[in-house]
Amino acid sequence: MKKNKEYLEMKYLPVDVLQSFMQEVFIKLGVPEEEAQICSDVLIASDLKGIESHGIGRLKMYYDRIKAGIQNPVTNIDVLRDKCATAVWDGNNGMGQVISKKAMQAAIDKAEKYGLGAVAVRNSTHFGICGYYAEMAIRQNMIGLVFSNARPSICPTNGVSPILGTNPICFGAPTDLPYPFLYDAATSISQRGKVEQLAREEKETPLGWAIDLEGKPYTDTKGLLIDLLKQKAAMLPLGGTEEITGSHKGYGLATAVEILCASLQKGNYLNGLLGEDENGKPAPYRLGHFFMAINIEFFTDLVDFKKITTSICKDLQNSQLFPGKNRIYVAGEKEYEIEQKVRKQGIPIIPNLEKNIRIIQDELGLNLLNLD
Ligand SMILES: NC(=O)c1ccc[n+]([C@@H]2O[C@H](COP(=O)([O-])OP(=O)(O)OC[C@H]3O[C@@H](n4cnc5c(N)ncnc54)[C@H](O)[C@@H]3O)[C@@H](O)[C@H]2O)c1
Ligand SMILES: O=C(O)C[C@H](O)C(=O)O
Repeated sequence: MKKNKEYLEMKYLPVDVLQSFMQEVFIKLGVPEEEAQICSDVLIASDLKGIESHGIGRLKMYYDRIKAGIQNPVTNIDVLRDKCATAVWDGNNGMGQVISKKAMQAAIDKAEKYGLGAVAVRNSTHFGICGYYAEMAIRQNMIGLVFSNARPSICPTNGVSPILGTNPICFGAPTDLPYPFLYDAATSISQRGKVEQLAREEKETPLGWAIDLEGKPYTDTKGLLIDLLKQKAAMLPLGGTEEITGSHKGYGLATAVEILCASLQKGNYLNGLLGEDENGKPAPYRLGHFFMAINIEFFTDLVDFKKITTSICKDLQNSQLFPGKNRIYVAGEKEYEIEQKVRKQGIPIIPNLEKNIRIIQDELGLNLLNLD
């Protein structure tokens, strides 16, 4: 394989080494061993898919939140309601990944019995990528749906205040292809993790992702991260600022996610997810999630479902190309291909990420990663 300059200069760490490191970090922070494994598993799944915004790049965020006492390393779940196909859980500000893995498993178990299963969660913390949980359902030959609200970031159509989270939507379904159909994305044009990744790469934020409170485009990445925290800048909903480009559709989808993740579970919402108390001091984010599993075999034969879904994907992939483009993808396809590469090549560690890893290693007195 021809190696370009960037490839030669880039440090790569093996997947298993990085996963063990993250697990050790969580254990040192007080997360019980089995649960630390779940947390590191979710993070590494993101890096494997090439989603650099939500993998090892986010370890420092969890580290800081646990150290600040706004996220509990030990997860205690209260079941508030449980009726046939549905349940409502309180995550008591434990580890979002642990709460979410258990909640999705409960939704799958319910779907096994009733055809559909849904679990609404309140008082949770950031759970990483939605796709991890949807894939749990896919592995059981079910459709998986995952939604989460998030700290305020995006403005409504015709507004400038960052009041909605980047509220992701994930829909995953099994196919006969080597990968599932897995749509997993924010309801904003981009998301905060990607802005953080741009900051680590010392790059500008692309035009169209964010605005300031005067509605002007915001492209200075470091300034944007600070102003997002101060609520002086906003990420834009899918469709941007104007109705003509469909801004109201991204805004509507983000609001629907907010309703699924707050109204059903009497949870916090919008500016109630700022991660601050009334005196502006750091406080738990109290996020909400909604997990759903659909048992395909309650509707049709699995073989037929997969055949039709595969045919939908293939027809899309084989449809006529836009001039100058060379390939049409379906959701989930790129991540599958990236994962094959990352497993061989390792996970890229850019200098600003390395700095964060060194801080964590040094502060925890760990000597697991050799970064020299
Ligand atoms: N926990 C949270 O609060 C939170 C909030 C926002 C985002 N996220 C996570 O961040 C991750 C990335 O989100 P994002 O908004 O940056 O996603 P993105 O813009 O990178 O889009 C990713 C999705 O688009 C599909 N895709 C990419 N190119 C495609 C193409 N050409 N044709 C068809 N499909 C294509 C991918 O397969 C994937 O499903 C997701 O995993 C999401 O769950 C989490
Ligand atoms: O950062 C958040 O609070 C939500 C999400 O992970 C994002 O990157 O936008």
